[in-house]
Amino acid sequence: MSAQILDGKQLAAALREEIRRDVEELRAKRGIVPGLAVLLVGDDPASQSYVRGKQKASTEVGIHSVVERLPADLSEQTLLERIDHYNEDPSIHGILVQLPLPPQIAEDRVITRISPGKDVDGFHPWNVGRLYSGGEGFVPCTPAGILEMIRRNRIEIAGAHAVVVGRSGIVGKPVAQLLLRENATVTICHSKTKDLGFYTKQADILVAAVGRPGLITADMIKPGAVVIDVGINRVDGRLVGDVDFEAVKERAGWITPVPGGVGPMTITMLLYNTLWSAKRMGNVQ
Ligand SMILES: NC(=O)C1=CN([C@@H]2O[C@H](COP(=O)(O)OP(=O)(O)OC[C@H]3O[C@@H](n4cnc5c(N)ncnc54)[C@H](OP(=O)(O)O)[C@@H]3O)[C@@H](O)[C@H]2O)C=CC1
Ligand SMILES: Nc1nc(=O)c2c([nH]1)NC[C@@H]1CN(c3ccc(C(=O)N[C@@H](CCC(=O)O)C(=O)O)cc3)C=[N+]21
Ligand SMILES: [Mg+2]
Repeated sequence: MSAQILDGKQLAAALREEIRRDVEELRAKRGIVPGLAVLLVGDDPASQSYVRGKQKASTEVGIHSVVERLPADLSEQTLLERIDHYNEDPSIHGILVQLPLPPQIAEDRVITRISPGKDVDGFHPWNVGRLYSGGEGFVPCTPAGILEMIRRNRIEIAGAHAVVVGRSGIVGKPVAQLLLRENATVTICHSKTKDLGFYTKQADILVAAVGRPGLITADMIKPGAVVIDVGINRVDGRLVGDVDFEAVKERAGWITPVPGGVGPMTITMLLYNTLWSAKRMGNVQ
């Protein structure tokens, strides 16, 4: 038996159509066009390519997007001033600073400078805190996209044992928190975990967010499990995840492909967060 494919590309297309209609309605009824500012520092080719993807997707749904490309050697102060500019610009409802940043710039000071009400990545400590305390705030795009993909395919989360491999602030920790909120029993693994397979073999839902091609092999999977592959790795010019897809799909119940799985959902949730921010304009800090 081969796993069912969790088709992120197809679901993303359907959701983007819903977002496009909502954007049009917001424009027609209230005269508001959602605006997104993306700040890209340096010329890393992968970051350039993600930013192009975000810009194209925004345009397709009618979101006005501004991409500001800044030199790799700019000072932290200059970047903070650009953030202040968009914080004060009423035509901008979402601000995203593409990560990673060059070494002379402190990521936490940059993220904290973004107005929490425009923090569509959900990385500001206020939004992080709201995710953990259960309040209303921006949910990080990749974790939100993963949950949406699970829900829309009617996969049961409550009572499932979810094992998350990776504990970054942008994927691992927030996805674990969202799964916990949906009543999964959650285990988080990381680079110091001893005997990773011991944990992954118990997973009804397995999320791999590491960045190591081939880390998750078929022998590490519980038969019938839902396998979510967040990893994006370039191997011999090809894009692959963290999961040995060909072997694991023969054992799993559901699996996300790379490309075409979590990636397109991440961008879709960015559009969703920007729309939501524009709808709430004036109602939130
Ligand atoms: N599809 C999408 O939309 C997105 C994809 N990505 C991709 O997802 C992957 C993860 O991204 P991100 O979370 O930012 O990465 P980070 O590098 O920030 O975090 C990687 C995590 O993996 C853990 N880890 C490293 N090696 C192992 C190992 N051998 N066994 C178990 N855990 C390990 C690390 O542990 P420790 O904490 O101990 O160091 C860390 O917690 C990358 O490939 C990235 O490109 C990221 C964002 C969005
Ligand atoms: N502030 C910030 N927010 C982010 O959300 C953020 C970031 N910085 N830095 C980098 C990571 C990575 N990330 C991806 C988004 C889309 C795809 C994506 O669309 N992937 C396509 C393939 C794209 C391709 O072909 O290269 C897919 O998986 O099908 C991948 C990865 C967002 N990130
Ligand atoms: Mg994201």
